Amino acid sequence: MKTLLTNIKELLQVREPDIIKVSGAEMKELPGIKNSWLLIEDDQIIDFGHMDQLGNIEADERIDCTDKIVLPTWCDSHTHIVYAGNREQEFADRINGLSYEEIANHGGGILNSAETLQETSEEDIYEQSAKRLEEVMKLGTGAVEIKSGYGLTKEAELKMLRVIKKLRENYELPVKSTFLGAHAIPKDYKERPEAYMDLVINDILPEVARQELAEYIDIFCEKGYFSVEDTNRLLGAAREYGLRPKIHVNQFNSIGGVKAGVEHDALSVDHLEIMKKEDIEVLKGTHTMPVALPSCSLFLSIPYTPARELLEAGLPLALATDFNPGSTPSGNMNLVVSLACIKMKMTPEEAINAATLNGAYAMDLSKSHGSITKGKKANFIITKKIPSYTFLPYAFGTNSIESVFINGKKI
Ligand SMILES: N=CN[C@@H](CCC(=O)O)C(=O)O
Ligand SMILES: [Zn+2]
Repeated sequence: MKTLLTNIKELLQVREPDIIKVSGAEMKELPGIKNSWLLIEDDQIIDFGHMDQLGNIEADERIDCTDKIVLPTWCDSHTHIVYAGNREQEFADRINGLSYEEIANHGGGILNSAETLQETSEEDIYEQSAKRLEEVMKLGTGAVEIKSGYGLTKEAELKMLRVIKKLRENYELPVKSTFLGAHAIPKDYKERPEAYMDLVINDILPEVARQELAEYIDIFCEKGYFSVEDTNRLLGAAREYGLRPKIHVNQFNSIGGVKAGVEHDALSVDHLEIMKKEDIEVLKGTHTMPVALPSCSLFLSIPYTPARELLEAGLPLALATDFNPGSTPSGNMNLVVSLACIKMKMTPEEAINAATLNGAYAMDLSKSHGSITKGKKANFIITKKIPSYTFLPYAFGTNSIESVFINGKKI
C-alpha cells in the first residue's frame, strides 16, 4: 500500500541515515524541505522531495497537506505510563503547603502508588495504562519507553513488566521496557535498605532477565532513595544480564549519579534539574544522552534542566515527559516542547531535535525512528494548517495536530 502526501508546507527533520543524534550547536539546525511531497509504502518512508520534482508517482492514496507541516512523531524516552490509580490528593496537599519530600516521608509518593498497584489486578492495570498510551499516541507520540518501579515486590514488579510487554504486543508503536525495581525503599525495608537492594539484585533482576521482560535498568539515585554505591552495584549486576542503564539522577541533588551512569555506559541519564560543573564535564565525549523532563519541573515547581549550559558545552539533549502519577501526570510531548522553549530557552529547532531524533537515540531507536529518512518507519505527524513550525511550541496548550501515522497507519 503506497500513500503519497503532497503540497506539504514543510517536511521537517529530514536526515541522512547516518545521523543518529545531534549535539551542541548542531541542534540549532532543523533540516526541512518546503513545498514538498512524501511517499510511504506500508510501514516505511520510501522517498520525498520538492513538489517541483514530483514525477509520475503511482499511489493507492493521496493526502493533500496544503498549509500543513509534516514532522516525525515524538519519541518519548522516559515514562512511567504503567501505573494504577492516581495521586490527586497529594497534588492538593502540595498546594496546601506540603513538599514532595514531606509527602514521600509520610508514606505517600512512590510508596502510595506501589500500594495501589499491588492491590490492582494485572488486567485493570493494563486497561488503565492502555488508555494513557492511546491518549499520548493521539498527541503525536510514536515511540515510548515505559518503566516498572511501582511494584516494589517481585510479584508486582513482574506484573508491571508483563503489562508493558502486553502493550508492546498490542500497539503499533515501539515500546521499550525498563526495570526500575530500585525506585523507592518499601516500608518493610525502611530500617534495612541494603536488604532491599539484595532482593532487587539477587532475586528480582535475575527473574526479569530470565523472562526477558526488560531491555534497560533504572534506579532513582537520590538522597533518601538510593546511593551512588547502590547505583554502581545495581548497574554492575545488570550488565551481566545485558541490561543497559537509563537512570534517574540529579532531580533534587547532585550526588554523583551522572558519573556513575557514564562509568556504566548509560544510554541516558535523566532529570538533571540540579547540575554541577563536574556533571556536565563528565558527560563530554560519551555515548550517554542527557534527558530533560520539563513538565516534571513545572508540576513540582523545581528547577528546569539547564539546557543552555549543556548545549553550550557541546552536549546533546533529549526531551521526554516522565508521565507518572506523582511528579508528572501528563504525557503530552507538545507541552514538553513548549516548556523547553519557554522555560529552558531552547529554540524551537533545538526542542524539536530533542523530542524526535535525540529521544529516539535515548531508546536505541534512532536507526529506525526520529527523523524523515528513507527506510525509516513511517511514523509522522500532520499538523493542522499552521503558519510555521515555531507555531507548535508558541501556541502552547493548543492542539495543532491533525493526524498521527504510526507504521504508515493513521491512528
Ligand atoms: N523521581 C522519581 N520517579 C518519578 C516520580 C515518581 C512519583 O512521584 O511517583 C519521576 O521521575 O519523577
Ligand atoms: Zn521518571
